[in-house]
Amino acid sequence: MLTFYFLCLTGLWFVYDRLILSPLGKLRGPNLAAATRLVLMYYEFTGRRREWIHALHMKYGPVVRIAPDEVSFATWDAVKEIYVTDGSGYDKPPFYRLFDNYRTQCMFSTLGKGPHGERKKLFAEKYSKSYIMQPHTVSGIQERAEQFVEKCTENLGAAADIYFYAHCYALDCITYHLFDPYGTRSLTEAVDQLRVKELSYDDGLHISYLQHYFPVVYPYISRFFEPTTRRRDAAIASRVLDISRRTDIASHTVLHKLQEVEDETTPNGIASELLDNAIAGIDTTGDGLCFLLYHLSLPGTADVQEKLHKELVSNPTMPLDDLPYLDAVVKEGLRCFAPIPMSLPRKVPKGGRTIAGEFVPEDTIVSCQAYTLHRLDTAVFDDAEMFVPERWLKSKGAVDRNQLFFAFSTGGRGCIGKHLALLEMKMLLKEIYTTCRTSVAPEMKASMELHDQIMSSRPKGQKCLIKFEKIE
Ligand code: HEM
Repeated sequence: MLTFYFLCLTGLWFVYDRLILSPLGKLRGPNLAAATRLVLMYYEFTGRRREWIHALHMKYGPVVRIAPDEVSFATWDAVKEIYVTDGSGYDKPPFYRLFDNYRTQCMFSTLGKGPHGERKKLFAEKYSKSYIMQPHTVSGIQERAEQFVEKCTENLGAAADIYFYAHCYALDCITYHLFDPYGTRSLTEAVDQLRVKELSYDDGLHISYLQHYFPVVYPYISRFFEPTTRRRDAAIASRVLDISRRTDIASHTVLHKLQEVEDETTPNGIASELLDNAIAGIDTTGDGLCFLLYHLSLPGTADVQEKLHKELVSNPTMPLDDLPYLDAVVKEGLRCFAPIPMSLPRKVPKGGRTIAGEFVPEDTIVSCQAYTLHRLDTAVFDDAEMFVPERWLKSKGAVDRNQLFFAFSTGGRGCIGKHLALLEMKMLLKEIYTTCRTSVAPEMKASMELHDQIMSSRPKGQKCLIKFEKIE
């Protein structure tokens, strides 16, 4: 009986401490979530973290406590403080070690600012806008965009599964940039299509959270999971490792650059970086394109296709970045269907910080999520649920819109592949809508709802049937 009372008292003290004594006690949010992380874990394991956090922001406003030691923010002030302070914002928490490859850190999984900066400077130039816009990259991407259109129009009148082909395109583009001539050719060669099937249809949500929350038991339980639910990098890990050791690599590639600075990385460091970049570049661009092409193919968006077509045929030689409507369509696609719509967690530095006017103690996990930043403030994004490319063409409010646009994150740890991804997306839209019209196939029944993984989101049905028609 004494033990029972002791346990009750300890429990009550625990709750009192977290709800009342904690410096986070004054923040808004559900009391149960402030008392125990189990609430957040429930939403994580059921794939509803993003949705739940967004609902909390709608209810409580731009600052919400989502766990005893975790707070979500949704203002530009918070974005600036968390992700831009001192260049690259706060350090990443251990969550990111999930993204190590071959038990070796890559730039993405490096937690601290210093080591991250050292790593980034080894190869960042290969992703700069000026480098990406050089003819070898542009022509390589263009060739693959043409192959995509050929594939989707080879049986005119029949539907093409653009979920699959968009992932083939993204894989072929990123591996071309990483290690040409050993990149995949999945748009033209059946054997490489198997790679896409292995990579883009798995479901790694539960296994990733198990690994994160229960690292000690994880090695024992992971073997009981179906191969399709394990982390999919195993599928290409050995191929990337082999390629990373080759010496006959094209000079325009990231691998070539990494080999030049080989002494500054660990033995598996190069392969870990390549694998990370490959994985980072497939689903993000593939899912983003799939959502966007689907949306453009709905009957209600025919006017957008028409305007896009007109802009493209009137300016056939214009650089892609000088086409304002194309830019607006891609940006609106990334706003409505951000491929990484979920929280990007960071750890508050020593001494604590004031974020969006609230003091947050050191080691608290803080984050913003694109899904909410792209919707919450309706003074910035009116009709936030509507797909309206024209909003990006207005000068009024442009600064606020651009500040809250978080699809690629921001600051020194923002997406390194942003310029490549934008080139891929714009080039594909140009190739399609210069000569074709698209519509959702009548037999398309698969769900296009957002289906969250650990950070990214993809179409739930993993199938998207679209009909292509040539414009006479
Ligand atoms: C539409 C496509 C893409 C989107 C929406 C996207 C989005 C993002 C976001 C939101 C982050 C920040 C993640 C975080 O802080 O946790 C990020 C980081 C990163 N992305 Fe992308 N990405 C895209 C395409 C690519 C491509 C094609 C690559 C190819 C290399 C790539 C490589 C990376 C890398 C390496 C990082 C880590 C950067 C660092 O830690 O400094 N991404 N991306």
